[in-house]
Amino acid sequence: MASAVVLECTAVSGMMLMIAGQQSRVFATSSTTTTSSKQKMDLRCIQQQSLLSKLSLSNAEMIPVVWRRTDSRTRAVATSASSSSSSSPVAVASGAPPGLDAGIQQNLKRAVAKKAVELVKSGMIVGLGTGSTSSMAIEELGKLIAQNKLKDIVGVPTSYQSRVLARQFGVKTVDLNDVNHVDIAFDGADEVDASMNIIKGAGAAHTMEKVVDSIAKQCVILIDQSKVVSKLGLAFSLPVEVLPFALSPVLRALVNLGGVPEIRTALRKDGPVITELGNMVVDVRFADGINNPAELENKINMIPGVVENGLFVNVAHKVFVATKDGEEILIVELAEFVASLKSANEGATTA
Ligand SMILES: O=C(CO)[C@H](O)[C@H](O)COP(=O)(O)O
Repeated sequence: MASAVVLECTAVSGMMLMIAGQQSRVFATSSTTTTSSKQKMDLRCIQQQSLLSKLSLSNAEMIPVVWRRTDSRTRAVATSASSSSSSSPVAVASGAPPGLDAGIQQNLKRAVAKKAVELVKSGMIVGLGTGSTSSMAIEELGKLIAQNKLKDIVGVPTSYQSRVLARQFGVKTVDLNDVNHVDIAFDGADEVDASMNIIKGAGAAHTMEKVVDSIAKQCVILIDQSKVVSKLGLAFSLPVEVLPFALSPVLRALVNLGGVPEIRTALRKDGPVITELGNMVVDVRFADGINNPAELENKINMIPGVVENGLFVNVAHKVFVATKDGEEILIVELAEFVASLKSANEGATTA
């Protein structure tokens, strides 16, 4: 068998840019520990794209590609736990991850991916999200096809990664422009609040994901319990895809909206991440989190030069949460997860 191609990113570099007439640091330096850990993500660098471009799609199944991701959630979730209001039941969920080691998180992701593909029926057109959880769902879909449990499935990838994985696992793919609808889409998420508002884009694929997820008759978001937060944006910056040509004015406009923008830098290459659509990604921090996700989503998208931002409001029809109950892994819908936390919280308060 051909040896695996390991895709890994490691370093960030510094750069100054003019915002609002002042020289401001918008590229993180490698000494900024919060940024460097946040930016250890898979599929985030140009080198990855050039590596991948060497893979012929038709040969993809011959070359097992290891999509290595250092999970950016560990730091974010720990921060979320400490900054969340103790009166919120969901904040308790955010507090769980310190006990959620990487192995357990992988098991949760696998379990939710398996559950999700049970919703697929033969003949469906399936939106294929991006990220580690979506990758597992693509693999599980491939298994059902290989076992003849599903027939005539067509996948619509939301990134190069999901296209390559679909090929690798035997899921036929088409372009979005080749179909007139999508029956069901599976996707991961970086943060989800109790009202199914979502932040996506840690993989810089949120623009294509939003198109596919939004038109799907059923959009199913797959998360482990660490992704549920009381308020969006406290721990995770909001990704915004920006036309390189319009970078400076967009940065100024984001500052005017109260954000602290930071250009996402590539790892193992100096300079910015360039998306599959040829744009840059700006991660915007909001010190007090995001108060009104719907309003902010629209305001950011109204800035000329913004291609799309990672807020997904009214997109998901279902959110499946994988949670650990003792040794058992349970998959529950978001409302049930939040309700059980609420009652656990109330129980703890009255005891
Ligand atoms: O939005 C995304 C990519 O742009 C991913 O869906 C999101 O980052 C979740 O990824 P994972 O399932 O690996 O935690």
